[in-house]
Amino acid sequence: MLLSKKKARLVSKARETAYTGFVVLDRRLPAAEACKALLRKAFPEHWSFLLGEIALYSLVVLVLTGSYLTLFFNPSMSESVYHGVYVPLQGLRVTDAYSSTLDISFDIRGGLLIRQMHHWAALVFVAAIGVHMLRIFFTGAFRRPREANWMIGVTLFMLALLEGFCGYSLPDDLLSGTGLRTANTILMSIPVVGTYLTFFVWGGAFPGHALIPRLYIVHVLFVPGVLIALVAAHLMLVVYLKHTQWGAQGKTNRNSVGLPMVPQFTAKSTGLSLMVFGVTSALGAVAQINPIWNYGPYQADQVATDAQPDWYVGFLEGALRIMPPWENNVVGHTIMWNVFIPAVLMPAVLFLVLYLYPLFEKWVTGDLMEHHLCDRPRDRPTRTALAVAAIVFYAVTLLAGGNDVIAYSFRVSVNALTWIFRISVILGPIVAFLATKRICLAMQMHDRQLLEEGEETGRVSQNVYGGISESHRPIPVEHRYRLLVRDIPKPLAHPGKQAPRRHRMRAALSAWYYRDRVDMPTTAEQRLQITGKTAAPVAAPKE
Ligand code: HEM
Ligand code: HEM
Repeated sequence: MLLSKKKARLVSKARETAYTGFVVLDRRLPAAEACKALLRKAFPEHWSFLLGEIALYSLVVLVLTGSYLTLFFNPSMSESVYHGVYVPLQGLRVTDAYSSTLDISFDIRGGLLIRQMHHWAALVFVAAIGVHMLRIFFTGAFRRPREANWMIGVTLFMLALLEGFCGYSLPDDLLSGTGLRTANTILMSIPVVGTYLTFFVWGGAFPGHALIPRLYIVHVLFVPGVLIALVAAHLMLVVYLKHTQWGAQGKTNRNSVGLPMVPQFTAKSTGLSLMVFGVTSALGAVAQINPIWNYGPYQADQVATDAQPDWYVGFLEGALRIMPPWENNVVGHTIMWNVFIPAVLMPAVLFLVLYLYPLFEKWVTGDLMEHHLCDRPRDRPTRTALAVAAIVFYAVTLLAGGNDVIAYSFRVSVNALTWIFRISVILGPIVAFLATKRICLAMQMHDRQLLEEGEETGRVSQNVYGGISESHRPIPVEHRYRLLVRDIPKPLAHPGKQAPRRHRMRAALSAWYYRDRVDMPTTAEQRLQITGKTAAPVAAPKE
């Protein structure tokens, strides 16, 4: 279609203005550079890469709903008589924090929905982070060059737990107050400085009037600020270092293959964000969570039965419940090992191990290469088994945190349950480790069988003598490629008995990690097959 002269002049003027706008913007902000990097980026298609995005979108829901709550929540500890609409609590002396949360729930338009969305989004957020972290661990995406991003991730994980705990403590109800009482005891259990620390944090003796206003600042300002800044750094590193990818034809350690930003990735990711918004809104609308009016306001001399923290703090509660009652008296000071070990030492060691794991594995392997291809968990049996053992440890402590509820529901004695959990917390991870390692090796064996014999066709034939045999066909080329693309390091050679102990220990650990393996057949014919040039059945491997 031909444009009239006037229209053509207008279009060219608009283009000129847009161009000038871009130039002006680009002189002031690195907008073009950032857009270029994003537009050029290849985004992976596999579902496991969506977990980080679920965490990201639930954080957006948290910030939006949390901002709405700040308009009405009052973190003050001043007390007054409750005259609100919830009749059973009328006439009771409650703090402003508690009564404003009741008002949000019963009086403010949309308040209960937003409050429940906020709480559900918090649960989804921490769950998404946890599963995202497991994906990174199982596939070895923390290896060089992504170690720093892993460490930023561990910090994000810690901040998310802290943020959740602070938020949960704000409404000053009986449940959150019980949680704060536990936190007070945990801090107090730290030898020498514990008592001073609790006085500093609580601004005096427990429960005091200072903590909730302080937690409020931490919850709405300090932690979200650091969290958002670190998430930005985390994502910038993902763009800069590029995503890892699953080994497949055309995907190697040297390239990055995936969907372009526009339109595929944008469409997919927008869909996912709407789903996260939809699910948290639906949960907030129909699934009751944290009904603080049922618990009542916090009173230091009361405690609710079946008091449970949010799921992500449950493991600490469980560890506390199953710890034997050990304490010592050292020069007139009581050291509460029963609190210090499970609630201070254990989490500190756990997070230290998480921070340092990438460096530890690099040291054990002696591997300084960059890794951009995801490991299949079965190809790293020891690493996978360690993660499964950790998951079982976590699950047992989480269950132990609900020992009273389990005992009541199944009519078993709490003492018997405590012993069952004490034994399971030690035996469970060991059994899980051994079983997972065996399962991984069996899966490797199965892969090898697939390469050697092909897959079963399901056709069984009988020969003239009555013998029955089944037939196989070679597996597709892409599948064969996937099975053969793996780089499992060989264990380091033993440095000899005279070598320093550090070197001997490193070799022993390396053997523990990489000794058990099933090697895949690597004949020339195999290599030909993965290039797709022949469809002949796979030759038997040379032993
Ligand atoms: C607020 C929490 C977090 C958010 C919003 C977040 C978001 C993301 C996103 C969107 C990606 C790219 C897509 C993907 O690989 O899933 C990613 C990648 C990554 N994340 Fe996270 N993450 C968070 C926490 C963590 C944690 C707790 C860890 C580990 C301890 C971690 C480690 C990593 C690593 C190493 C990558 C690069 C993975 C690769 O290239 O394959 N992140 N993160
Ligand atoms: C990573 C992010 C966050 C997590 C995990 C989180 C978690 C929570 C939780 C579990 C509660 C208790 C809700 C309840 O009473 O049932 C809460 C309350 C609250 N949060 Fe957050 N939150 C986050 C971010 C934010 C942000 C960014 C803001 C504000 C800008 C905010 C403002 C509030 C307020 C005002 C309350 C008290 C009101 C109430 O309990 O109803 N939160 N938060």
